[in-house]
Amino acid sequence: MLAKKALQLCSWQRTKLLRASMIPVSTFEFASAMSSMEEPLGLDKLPSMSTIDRIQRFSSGACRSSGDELGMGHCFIDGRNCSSSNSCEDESEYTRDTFPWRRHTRGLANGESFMRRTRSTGVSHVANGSIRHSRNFSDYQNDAQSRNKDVRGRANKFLKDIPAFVKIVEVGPRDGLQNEKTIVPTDIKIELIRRLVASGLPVVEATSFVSPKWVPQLADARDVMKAVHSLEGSKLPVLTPNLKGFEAAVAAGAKEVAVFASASESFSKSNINCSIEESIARYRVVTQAAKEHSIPVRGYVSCVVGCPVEGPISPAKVAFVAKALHDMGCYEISLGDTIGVGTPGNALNLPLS
Ligand SMILES: CC(C)(COP(=O)([O-])OP(=O)([O-])OC[C@H]1O[C@@H](n2cnc3c(N)ncnc32)[C@H](O)[C@@H]1OP(=O)([O-])[O-])[C@@H](O)C(=O)NCCC(=O)NCCSC(=O)C[C@@](C)(O)CC(=O)[O-]
Repeated sequence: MLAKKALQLCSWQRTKLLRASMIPVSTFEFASAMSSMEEPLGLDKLPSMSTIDRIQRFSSGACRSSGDELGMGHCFIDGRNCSSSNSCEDESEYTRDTFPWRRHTRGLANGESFMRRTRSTGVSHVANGSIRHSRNFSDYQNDAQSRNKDVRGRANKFLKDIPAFVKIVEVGPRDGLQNEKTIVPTDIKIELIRRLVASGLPVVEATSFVSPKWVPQLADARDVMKAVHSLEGSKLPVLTPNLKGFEAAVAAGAKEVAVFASASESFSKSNINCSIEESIARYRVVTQAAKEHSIPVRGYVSCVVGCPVEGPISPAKVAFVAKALHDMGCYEISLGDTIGVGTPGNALNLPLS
């Protein structure tokens, strides 16, 4: 049953096209699943909207929130209704035509009205993907315009301090493959890592030294690491959930590790079978051992905006966990919008806290 739970959680990780990071804790990087009304950050610089559509079809990260303010509970992806666990089911009632706003992002970013009415259903679509039944059009417009103005005001203030660079941490061989129904053969994983390194990525997270009962997809962590640890050009950190994992990682040649906590109590229990406090105590042991081996440790905080079980997560909880990880010696904290509900609007409070 635990294994089932873990696998369920793994599927949440697919939502993570988007991630916020503090590097180090004082600097904030953020790229998130923006609602179209909140996309001031150069959408025009993306390759093309058709490319994005293609990516979204294969990732539950494409799920856009609907319903409540944070978008917890339900989201929609290309005609499929996704539950809070982000498992998407076919839902023929919703078709591609139902969500025309997705294809109008550019225009909307240029100040076009973001209200749209579908021909097929007669419901209005707010640009962030919420679906509400029609009421007075100008009411919506006024509400939305003042909300939009407020978000833009806060975003502009924040953008003045935006960092001059973005660090990419490629997590495909670990986060991507941990979800695969069919276990990818070890030599294919090794080749994937080789190619990612050859592509010039500065950091490629190679695998996880987690329990094979929880994540059988990565049961070959030792063999993978042994094969790639001496590749040059990229850092190759691995996830270590406890001292056992850390020791196995070091024995296999890992030169950097990552610990992963959560800002949501429920997520922590489901993902690593312990409370937030227990995980922090566990990671203290790992970071202490890492210090003794002069091994750098990254720290992850999951669910920094929302949790599928608990709903919205307060920035204070995120700050508490991030500070604990930083204090124990993590040189970098990654703030993960694990289920893909972040927008500039709801993420702005994170750097403040
Ligand atoms: C943390 C545990 C191990 C606790 O799992 P547990 O069952 O509570 O552990 P335990 O200490 O009771 O031990 C149970 C068994 O597991 C073994 N064991 C114990 N530790 C290890 C280890 N390191 N490597 C190999 N085996 C291990 C241990 O030896 C024992 O074996 P047995 O005696 O039954 O044969 C488990 O819950 C686990 O492995 N969880 C990891 C789940 C996971 O990988 N989830 C996805 C990670 S991605 C993520 O969290 C988010 C992130 C990072 O991507 C950021 C974001 O997107 O938000």
